[in-house]
Amino acid sequence: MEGGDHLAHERKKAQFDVEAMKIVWAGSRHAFEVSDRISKLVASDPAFRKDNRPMLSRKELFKNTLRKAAYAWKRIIELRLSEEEASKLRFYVDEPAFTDLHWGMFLPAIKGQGTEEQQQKWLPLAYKMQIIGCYAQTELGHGSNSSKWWPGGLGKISTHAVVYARLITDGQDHGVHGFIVQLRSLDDHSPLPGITVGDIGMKFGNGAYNTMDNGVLRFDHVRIPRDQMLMKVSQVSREGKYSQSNVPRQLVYGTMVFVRQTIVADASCALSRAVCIATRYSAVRRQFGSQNGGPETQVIDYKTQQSRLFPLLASAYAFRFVGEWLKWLYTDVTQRLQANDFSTLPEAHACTAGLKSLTTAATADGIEECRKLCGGHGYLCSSGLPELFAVYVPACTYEGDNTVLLLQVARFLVKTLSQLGSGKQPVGTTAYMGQVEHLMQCHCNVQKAEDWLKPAVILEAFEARSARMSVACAKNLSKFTNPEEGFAELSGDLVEAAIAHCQLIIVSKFIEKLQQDIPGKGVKQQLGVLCNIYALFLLHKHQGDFLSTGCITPKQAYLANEQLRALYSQARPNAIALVDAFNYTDHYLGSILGCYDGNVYPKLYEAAWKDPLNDSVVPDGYREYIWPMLKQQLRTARL
Ligand SMILES: CCCCCCC/C=C/C(=O)SCCNC(=O)CCNC(=O)[C@H](O)C(C)(C)COP(=O)(O)OP(=O)(O)OC[C@H]1O[C@@H](n2cnc3c(N)ncnc32)[C@H](O)[C@@H]1OP(=O)(O)O
Ligand SMILES: Cc1cc2nc3c(=O)[nH]c(=O)nc-3n(C[C@H](O)[C@H](O)[C@H](O)COP(=O)(O)OP(=O)(O)OC[C@H]3O[C@@H](n4cnc5c(N)ncnc54)[C@H](O)[C@@H]3O)c2cc1C
Repeated sequence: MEGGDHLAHERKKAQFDVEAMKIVWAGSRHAFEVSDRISKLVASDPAFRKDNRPMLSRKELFKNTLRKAAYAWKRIIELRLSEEEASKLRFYVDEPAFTDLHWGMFLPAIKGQGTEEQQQKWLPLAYKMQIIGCYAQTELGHGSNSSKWWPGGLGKISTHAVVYARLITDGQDHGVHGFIVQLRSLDDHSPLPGITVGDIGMKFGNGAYNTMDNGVLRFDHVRIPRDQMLMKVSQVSREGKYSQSNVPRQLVYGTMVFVRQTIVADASCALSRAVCIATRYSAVRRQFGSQNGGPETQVIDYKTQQSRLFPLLASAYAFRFVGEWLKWLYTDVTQRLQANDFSTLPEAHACTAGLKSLTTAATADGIEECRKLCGGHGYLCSSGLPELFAVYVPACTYEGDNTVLLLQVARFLVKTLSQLGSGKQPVGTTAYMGQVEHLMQCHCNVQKAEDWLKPAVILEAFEARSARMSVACAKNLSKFTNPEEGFAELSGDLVEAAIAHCQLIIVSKFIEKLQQDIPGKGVKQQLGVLCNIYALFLLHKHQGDFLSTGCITPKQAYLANEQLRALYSQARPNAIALVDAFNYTDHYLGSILGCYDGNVYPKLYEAAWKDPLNDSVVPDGYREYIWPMLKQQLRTARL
């Protein structure tokens, strides 16, 4: 069958209002309308074609990215797009570029750490793209004294950078501070005197993140004007005197809190994209199981396929909602900081660090699982999955290696527990620690599988597991005379406690979402199914934690798994509609396997013939290498 909607029969099975779910996924009707309009604008413009990326050499690829970035900027100006629309346009262009760092880190760093005066000077230039900036923190070696290495946009394009370096005045080291540094001439783009700058070389995967010019930077006697030190947190006077505002020093790292929050939102996008591809293809693909000459089984009907795919579908929704909440938390902490209330900064840091770590790790693994769920075809570039994985996987490393970030969360948890003794009541995401005595001895009240559908039961099990793991770490730490030595020795356990805490946050935010008014026929019910799948899948996967801490019994673990299987059956008829609700265009998905109409095989066949290798019947190199070999064999055979 050619043409038509090959997934129409699947779409008819949906038990909820897909259009209403699209609004829930987007966050609001307004967000949906902007996203829908801009994604279609990008998809319909041939200038934003991206299917040829894996075939291009690095230089062609990079030049193509510059062309797209300049064209995108031209369209933003011509169409007078708002900041929100412009950012959506860059998102749907779907190509890592220097602009990500300019808008995503350079500007936020100046906004967050610059004084009013500095903001007035630099922000208008940056907003109009009269200067292009990057964010230069990481070094080749360690310390803040070798070469900057990795900053995106630095290698070939940025004219300026926010550079993090040690501030030394009168021989005294005041630690790491941010400085705005001009790197290249605004006339001919050549590096300014004393500056060595270039690209650090090819990265993982063809195409993929190689559209980005991650760079190296060295300074040799470069003078940075005093007023280019970002001075909101601390200042140096004309006389060289160092002083600090009445704000915590940690604000120097504020840009990371902001960016980690956006990375969590991005995780739901990347995972939902992979899940959309794998779900649609799983409904199209048939293998074995034919009875009486009937059609073979759709692979999505295999229970093993469901138990691998549906937790990822549920995770995509879970990450969406926790990302929404994290955005709220960030806005809240920003408003408090403006009012000189710094009390929630440690929690915002722990939440952004921990959730960044958890969601990026699950998304990177999830994309690879989706590739495997698509069998052999998943390995083709035209499935969209290899490139998505290669682009996505560094998210586990950038903005803080995931393990290092979990250790930051663990420190926060241990500190929270240690403050309980002095009567300080934990709030926000650690409020449950206030009931630590109850959580240490409570018994899970599940007697039959359906009991696992009660939100209070799920929450208590996750809270008890998290509290018990943190308390066990704190008890073990107290046995060490040197706390840092103890922290290093127990770091493996501490990371696991941090994971348990972050999983609790995601589960509890999903449950909170369900307590809101959610319009649309059957929408809330479907989200309830996904929420339960997410929680019970985690419980099943980490049942070792739940059992060893005595939070649940082996029988209750068994019942959780029984309930999980029932939930998969409930999700099955809605699977295609649940991925349709992401509202992704075929352009954004960039996948033959995931195309909306499910017409996979003719498209795969057609795409194969477009490969440059098929330009000629006899390949280049045949005459040179293969023909002589064949001739040689012929001669040997005759002998
Ligand atoms: C839209 C954009 C697209 C994205 C594209 C990707 C671009 C990628 C960009 C990058 O990768 S930029 C480089 C990012 N680098 C990192 O994330 C490094 C990870 N390391 C850290 O975060 C470290 O914490 C640090 C910031 C380097 C500091 O290390 P140090 O050893 O000096 O101090 P710590 O002991 O870790 O912390 C001291 C104190 O400060 C608190 N804290 C740490 N970070 C933050 C923060 N971001 N916000 C608030 N508070 C923070 C920490 O909890 C400690 O508190 P106390 O225990 O003393 O109370
Ligand atoms: C694609 C990409 C883009 C990037 N963009 C930028 C950018 O724009 N600007 C910028 O400044 N940087 C950028 N970075 C750099 C990035 O922020 C760092 O790579 C990241 O913070 C990790 O630091 P590292 O590379 O030094 O790893 P390391 O810290 O050397 O980590 C190596 C290993 O050691 C472990 N480890 C390290 N410290 C500890 C510890 N204390 N305890 C236990 N284990 C530890 C880690 O878990 C990891 O397994 C980018 C990186 C990538 C890959």
